[in-house]
Amino acid sequence: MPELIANGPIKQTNLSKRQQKIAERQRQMAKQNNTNFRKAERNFKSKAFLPDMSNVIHFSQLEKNSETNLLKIIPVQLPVNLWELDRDMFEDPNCNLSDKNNENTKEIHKPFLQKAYTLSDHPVKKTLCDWACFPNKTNLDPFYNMEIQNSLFEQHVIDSENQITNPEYKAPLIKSLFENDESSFKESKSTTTKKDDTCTTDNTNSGITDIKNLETGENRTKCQTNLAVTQPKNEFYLQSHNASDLLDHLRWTTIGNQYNWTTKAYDIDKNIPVHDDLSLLMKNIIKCIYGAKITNENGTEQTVNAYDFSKYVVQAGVINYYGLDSTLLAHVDKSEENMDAPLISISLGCSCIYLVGGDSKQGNLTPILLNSGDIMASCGPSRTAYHGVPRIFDNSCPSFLTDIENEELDIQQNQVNWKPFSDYISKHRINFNARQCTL
Ligand SMILES: O=C(O)CCC(=O)C(=O)O
Ligand SMILES: [Fe+2]
Repeated sequence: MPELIANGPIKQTNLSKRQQKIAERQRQMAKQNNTNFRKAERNFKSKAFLPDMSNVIHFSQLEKNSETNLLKIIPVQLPVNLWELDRDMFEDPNCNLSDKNNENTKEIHKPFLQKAYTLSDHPVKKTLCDWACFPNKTNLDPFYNMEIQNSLFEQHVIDSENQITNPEYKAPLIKSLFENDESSFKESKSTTTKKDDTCTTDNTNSGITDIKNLETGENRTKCQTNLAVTQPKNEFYLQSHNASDLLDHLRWTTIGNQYNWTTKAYDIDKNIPVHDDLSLLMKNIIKCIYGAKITNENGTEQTVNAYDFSKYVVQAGVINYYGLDSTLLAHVDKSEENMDAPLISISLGCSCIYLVGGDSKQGNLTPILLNSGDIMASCGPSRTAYHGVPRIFDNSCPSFLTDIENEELDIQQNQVNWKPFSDYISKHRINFNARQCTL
């Protein structure tokens, strides 16, 4: 057998054209599997051993960083404080807040999205309900008739509540487009043998997450030629299921201008209005980072983001739903005509490792621990950098999101039963991001 990681093209004249093609493909795959990015992904993904966390950047707890890491962290001066722009959403980290019963005070250390009093408009709820309804597309659309009135999560809650009050209740089924269509499964079975595991975003759900992951970059191109991406590759998708079962397979929802993962472009005729509250939240963040500065070692100031907030509009976005085994492989978000507007991305629920590199998968990488409430603004070179999410950590969701002791209180004060949200978010990470597409 030829050495597959060899650099030069494989010259084996005794191989047929087809064999040569296969060998070349294997060589490319081996090369791709050997990039710095892949090595780091393997390190963080592994559950067989504890990943090496020594070079992980901890923004929330600076004391957890090594000396070397601390040198990499440069404070950015923001012209405006977020909590001054949106007091409903953000808490001033310097102020002590009363707890729910007003008996004692507790300090809220992190400024973002932690206002447990307003669960009814908490982003966890918005990303699972309000912003995630039809006609916004999800990864399940190629397989199911998703024209349902509620979001999948809302339907799951309705069904669960009905099942408690009425044991006879039968949750409605969401129709599989491939039901009784054995032929498509057989066909797709043959294509899965070609499946390249570099395409998989989720070890537990082969089939659907590939599409999302094929967003940009080499993996996507390679997979598109090898896989029938809209064919179900798993018998599960041949059957209709209720919302609770499908929820386990929900990986993303696109918002605003709908992104077409096959053409790698936005479908210009599928513009769904972006919710005002989402736009306002993102606009405030853009406002707050306009004119953000760092101070260089020699004392000079340097502006790190000069994108004029008055030009900013949220035109598209993705809500990603990660289970504890989900991963998102290295990619670059480069389908937007406007690459100058910062890409804003907000994390909720379980923590993750976010890997960010440069303009190739071989460059230096920075692993960052992202926690619930963290906001990432990708501007300048980081806007076009490779990035991915190789690991979600169990037991890492902040307790205020999962604490259901005050369930009764939640229902009274917020007209929302937080228990289903708490069950979901304790085992998932949600990331939602916003993009300006046009100049
Ligand atoms: O989950 C994240 O933090 C990143 C998501 C992402 O890169 C994307 O949706 O393009
Ligand atoms: Fe991305």
